[in-house]
Amino acid sequence: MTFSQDLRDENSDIFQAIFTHPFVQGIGKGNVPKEALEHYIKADFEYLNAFIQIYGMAISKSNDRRDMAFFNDQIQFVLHSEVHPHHNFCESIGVNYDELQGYALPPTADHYVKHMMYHAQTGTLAEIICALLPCPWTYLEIGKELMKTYKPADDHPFYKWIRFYADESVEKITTTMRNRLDELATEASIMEQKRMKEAFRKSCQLEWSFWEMAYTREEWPDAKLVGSR
Ligand SMILES: Cc1ncc(CN)c(N)n1
Repeated sequence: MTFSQDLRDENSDIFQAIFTHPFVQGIGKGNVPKEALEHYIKADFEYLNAFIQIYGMAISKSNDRRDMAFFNDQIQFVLHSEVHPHHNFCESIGVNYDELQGYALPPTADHYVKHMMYHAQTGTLAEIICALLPCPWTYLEIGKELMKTYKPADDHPFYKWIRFYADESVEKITTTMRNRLDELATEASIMEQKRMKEAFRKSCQLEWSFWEMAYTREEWPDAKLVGSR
C-alpha cells in the first residue's frame, strides 16, 4: 500500500460527502442556482490566484529541477487551461467572467487558502504537496463520478466543466503529485508523516466546505447579520 493510497482510504468519507454534495450533484443534473454559481466563480477565481502563488512558494522550497518544472507547468495550467471550466459556468448563467473577478474571499475560501499557505511557509515539500493534492484529486474524481452517473451529452449545460475535470490531463497532474509524494514519504519521519496526513485531511474537508460555502452563499458577518440576533 502506498502512502497516497493510505491517504485516499483514510479520507474516503470526505470524498463520498463531496460526490453527494447538492452543488456537485447539481452540476451532474445540469441544475445549479445562478447565485451559487456566481458565488463559486468569485471565490474560485481568487482561490486559483492564491494557488498559483503557493506553487511559487513550492518552487522556492524545491531543490530538484523536476519539481521546479512540474510546479511551473501547473502555474501555466491554472493560468491558461483552468479558465475554461469557469467560462462554462459563466456562459450557463449569461454572466461576463470579468464581472466575477476581484472579490474578497468568503471565510471558508480564505481559511482554505491560508491553510495551504501555512504549510507552504512552514512545512517540507512533502507537506506542501499534501495540502495541495486534494485540489486536483477531488475534482478528478468528481469529473469521473459525474461522467459515470449522468453520462452527459455535449449539449448538457456543464458538459465542458465535467469533461475538463474527468480528462487525462487532470489525471496526469494527480498521478504525478501522488508518485512524488510516495517517494518523499519514504524518507519522512513519523512526525512529518503525521503533519502530512493532517494537511491532506484538512484540505479534503475544506474542499467539501468550499462547495458548501458556494451553495449557501457564505459571507463574512456584517453589522446587519450580527445585529439580527
Ligand atoms: C476549491 C477548488 N478546488 C479544486 C479546484 C480544481 N483545481 C478548484 N478549481 N477549486
